[in-house]
Amino acid sequence: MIEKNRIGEGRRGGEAAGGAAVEDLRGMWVLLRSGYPLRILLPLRGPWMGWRALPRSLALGPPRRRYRKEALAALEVPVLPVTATEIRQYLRAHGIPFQDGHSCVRAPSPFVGASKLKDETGAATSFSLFIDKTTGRFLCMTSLAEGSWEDFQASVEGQGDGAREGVLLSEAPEAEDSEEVQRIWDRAVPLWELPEPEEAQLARVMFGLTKVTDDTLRRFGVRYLRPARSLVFPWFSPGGLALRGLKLLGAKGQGDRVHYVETTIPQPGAFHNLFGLPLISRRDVEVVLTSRELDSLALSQSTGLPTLALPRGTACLPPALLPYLEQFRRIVLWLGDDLRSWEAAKLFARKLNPKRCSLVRPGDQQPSPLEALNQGLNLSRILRTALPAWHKSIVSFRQLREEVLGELSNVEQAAGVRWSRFPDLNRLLKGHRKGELTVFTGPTGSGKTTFISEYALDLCTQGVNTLWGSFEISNVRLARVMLTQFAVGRLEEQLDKYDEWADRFEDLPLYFMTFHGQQSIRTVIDTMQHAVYVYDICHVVIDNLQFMMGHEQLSTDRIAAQDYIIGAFRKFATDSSCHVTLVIHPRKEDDDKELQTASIFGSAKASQEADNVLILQDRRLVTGPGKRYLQVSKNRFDGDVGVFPLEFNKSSLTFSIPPKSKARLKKIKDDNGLVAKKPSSGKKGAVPQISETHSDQVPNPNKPDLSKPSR
Ligand SMILES: Nc1ncnc2c1ncn2[C@@H]1O[C@H](COP(=O)(O)OP(=O)(O)OP(=O)(O)O)[C@@H](O)[C@H]1O
Repeated sequence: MIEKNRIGEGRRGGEAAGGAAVEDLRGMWVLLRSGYPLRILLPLRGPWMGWRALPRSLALGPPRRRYRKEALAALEVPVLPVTATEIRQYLRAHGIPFQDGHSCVRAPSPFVGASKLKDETGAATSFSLFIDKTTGRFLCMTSLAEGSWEDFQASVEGQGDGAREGVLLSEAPEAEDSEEVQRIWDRAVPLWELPEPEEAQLARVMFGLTKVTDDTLRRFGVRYLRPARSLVFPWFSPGGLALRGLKLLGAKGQGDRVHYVETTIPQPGAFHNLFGLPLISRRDVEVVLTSRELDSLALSQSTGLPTLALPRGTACLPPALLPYLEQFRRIVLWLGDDLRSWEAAKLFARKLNPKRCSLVRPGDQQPSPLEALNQGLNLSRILRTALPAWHKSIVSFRQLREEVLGELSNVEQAAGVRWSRFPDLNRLLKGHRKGELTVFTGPTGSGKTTFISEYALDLCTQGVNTLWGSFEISNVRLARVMLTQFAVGRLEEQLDKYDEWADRFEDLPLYFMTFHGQQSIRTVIDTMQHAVYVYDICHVVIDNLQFMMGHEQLSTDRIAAQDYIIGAFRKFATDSSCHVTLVIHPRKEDDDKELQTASIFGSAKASQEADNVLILQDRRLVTGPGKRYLQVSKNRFDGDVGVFPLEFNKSSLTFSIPPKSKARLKKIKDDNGLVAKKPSSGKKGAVPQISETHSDQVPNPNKPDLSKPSR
């Protein structure tokens, strides 16, 4: 298990690109409208909402933190991401030569001085500008200038000083980070230089490095920091000259398991980096991507192939790294030994262009590279079994059989991420899976938003990258509800704890669309697609569908409009391998009637297309204030449906069952809308086809585990 610590903040600053409709928590409070194509946002510490944008001239002082943030063209009119065709057309129209690459378009960089352009290696230097085909974001590999598509256009058209802006913002990490990086690097020593041989041996055992040679460690520049008992992995700038960042990997023994803790300096968003870059030659056309530095060491040693480790493992592949991978005609992804790694590999292959990617499937005989080395397996042979990521629309069972076996032998993981606050949901739905569509409904004002906020937060704290589309309530209000649920208590009464919770909250992989009110489904889906590409989003929450209805041309026929929208979300979920949770209002029902699947507004399309249907019930069954029931009335994964009580806690705004209450889960055999009138007893009023199981598992209002050290 790897826990990630992050030194510093501002992790995602600067990652946003053309999809101006997505923001992370920092961007939520601040929108700087200056004439500059790139902006610096400074958070000013203070009470909630106390973040302000500073004029650029003032922003260059010595702030505690500095963020880069994309220009938001307008808060509610998002800029649509540029397409590859538009990029090509633009370059042609301006007489700029270009080469079409795998995920980027390469062109001569306007950010390199003419003298540099003429020098040495011709095309490699002169075509040093990489423009991401999906976002339009550019990176000049020679000057390290970077920016958005609009910045590039501005510099081509001679408006503003796009080049300098870019250079300024892509400069090396802040001074304090650089000093820290250098200080740690200087104190760290190669393992073989440790004074006590026992200490070196212990470190090798803890990190599983007994079979990794000193020569391998030397080539990759791995050191050991004695006071922190951590390995230190360096990140060098392209060209391998300057030390730009470090990852520290600590190991603690826990029984017979080892618990790893990662710390990165600077924070991962400030400098996108690949471990192993200096060892890559310009002529290399094949590379193996791993999710851990240790795996890259093992691979390089036993196969001699070029290998790179992703900075944030299977969590994401930031598009900013794509230019560094453009030179490879073949990329093998060997990310780990579990289903999550497999899912991540498939997702990353889409970004890299699946036609050049092959994936190593996790399995008994195919563990992670380091484990394979330690088990004496032949890593080259495993690499030869890698499956092409690309296949046509028609597949035979032969191509699927390994995938089916993978699911059968990893039943737990195939069931998805389990909720930590809602054990009864796990018992019914088994987990939260990618590529599914969940439809959620409940009476007006029953607490749908409040519940779905906690349900999504729970998953997000477990590393499910989440995008919220809250069209009804503002992002600030939603974030306030979420933060209260995260802290499991009212922060109004403990403002001194605010910063501590907000810091931890900021570290969640959580993003918000900036839409409010009616939106067109096309714009929303474009934004979702963009977020999947840029932030590797795995869960999108849409609250609620009615906000896309008014916008459609089809609005004369509301039912047809809704069906169309549901179809679009269904397709997105499947195509993007992303879970979509869609809140839909119910049709008007009699007040004393239970809601059923058929109560969802519109035709039967919503429940037909959905993999899961959840209903927040607050009629009849109400036995006390705040009490609600959650009914799972459709579950395509394994058919288990049922109902369980939710106890609302007004101060923490949580629905997770309080520790003392005995949760009762009722499984229902079929979906005819019948639920028990008195779930507490199984005595009078219970419906015969309900079988009752008692849960003695006490839910855990989880303390989020994405801990972060204070600086
Ligand atoms: N079980 C509950 N008991 C009492 N109050 C609740 C309960 N659940 C939520 N609330 C409160 O009710 C208010 C409305 O909740 P929420 O916005 O989540 O409802 P909703 O179903 O999403 O509403 P709408 O139908 O307008 O979309 C909030 O102030 C919330 O804190």
